[in-house]
Amino acid sequence: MSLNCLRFVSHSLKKPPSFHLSYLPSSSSSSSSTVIVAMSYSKELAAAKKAASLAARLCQKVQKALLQSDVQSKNDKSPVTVADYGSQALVSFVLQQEIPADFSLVAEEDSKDLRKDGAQETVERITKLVNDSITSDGSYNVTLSTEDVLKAIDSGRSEGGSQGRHWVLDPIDGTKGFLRGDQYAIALALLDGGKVVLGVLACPNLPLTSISAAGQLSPDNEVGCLFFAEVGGGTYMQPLDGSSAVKVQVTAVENPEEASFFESYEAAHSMHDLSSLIAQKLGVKAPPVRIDSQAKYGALSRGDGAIYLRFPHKGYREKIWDHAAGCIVVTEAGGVVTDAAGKPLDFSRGKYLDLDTGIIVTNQKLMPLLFNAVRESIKEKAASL
Ligand SMILES: Nc1ncnc2c1ncn2[C@@H]1O[C@H](COP(=O)(O)OS(=O)(=O)O)[C@@H](OP(=O)(O)O)[C@H]1O
Ligand SMILES: [Mg+2]
Ligand SMILES: [Mg+2]
Ligand SMILES: [Mg+2]
Repeated sequence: MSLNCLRFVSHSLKKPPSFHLSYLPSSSSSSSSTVIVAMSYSKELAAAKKAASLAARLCQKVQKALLQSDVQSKNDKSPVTVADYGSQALVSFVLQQEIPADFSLVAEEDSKDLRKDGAQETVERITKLVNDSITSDGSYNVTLSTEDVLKAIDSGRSEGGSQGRHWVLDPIDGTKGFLRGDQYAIALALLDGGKVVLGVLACPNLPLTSISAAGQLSPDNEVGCLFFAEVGGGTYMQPLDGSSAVKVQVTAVENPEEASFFESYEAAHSMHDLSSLIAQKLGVKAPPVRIDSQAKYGALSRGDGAIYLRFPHKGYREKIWDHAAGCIVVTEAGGVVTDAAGKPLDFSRGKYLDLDTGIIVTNQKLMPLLFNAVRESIKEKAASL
């Protein structure tokens, strides 16, 4: 194997950049030759952090108003919808401003319902939220029209895939948590050639210190975390208010008796009975920690818990925006993310993840034990049906 070329992409970062080495087939006539491309995604990462942080502020504002209002019932989805759409429009706008070339976004929401009769007032509310966010940031001297906002939302209609670069966005992950005033996340990742190369998770309600039972609460119970990871560069966490970042690592726990596990808050999203069977087989003593959204991946990346188990009910198809950012945040912190057959998640097949039964996440040491417990438990559960 010969090394034909080494290309470094320019960057601007205070922190030393990380480079991801990828082997590409050479275009030279020799079929055995290979090109090594050293990629840095620091410009894209900076744009993603900016977009997710601004969207987090927009969501915080809407959640605060929602919780203060005693008129809106908890089942009223409209404020959530406004925040989902606003977050998606804002992230799309910021990314297109910062990285205009070959823009492609795979995102959860679209403007179909907003273009129906009677939605004009909602669209105006979203537009005001987005413009207020742009104004308060101060870096872009523009005001978006309602049509600009609808177009920004619809720019998330890309199908993704294994070729080229695609942003992947969940503008609010954990909608139900958002409604309850609990955890939610703005989850943004970048795919390059079908692989996740960077991820950002803004978790506005996640405490800055550990949420594990043994963890110390920060003095003022401060909340608001921004996790970010670039392939080959590790995972970092910083407060959403912008103060400095620290490198994070998954837990080093090797004994399952000392491990704790995360799962969905909503039982409709994951089979809690299967998780408890797995935990029992492993010898896990602590009760499950149930929190909403990809905040689970963030918390796991800094060692708050050791395991994340997710087993959707039969027929549910996982979407890439529910896992792309979380996956790289955990793997760059030293963790392992696979499906229930032990295969890495494949983000290259469009909007959906094509996986076996569920998703399991833990550190390298615990994975073999966890994997065996998962296989046995799935078999046992099937036999009992
Ligand atoms: N039936 C079913 N099974 C599995 N997963 C589902 C299901 N329905 C929805 N979803 C997706 O779950 C996302 C929320 O993530 P979590 O399950 O981790 O959080 S929660 O505890 O439910 O709040 C949630 O993301 P958001 O829609 O962005 O909130 C959904 O994409
Ligand atoms: Mg989601
Ligand atoms: Mg969502
Ligand atoms: Mg949703």
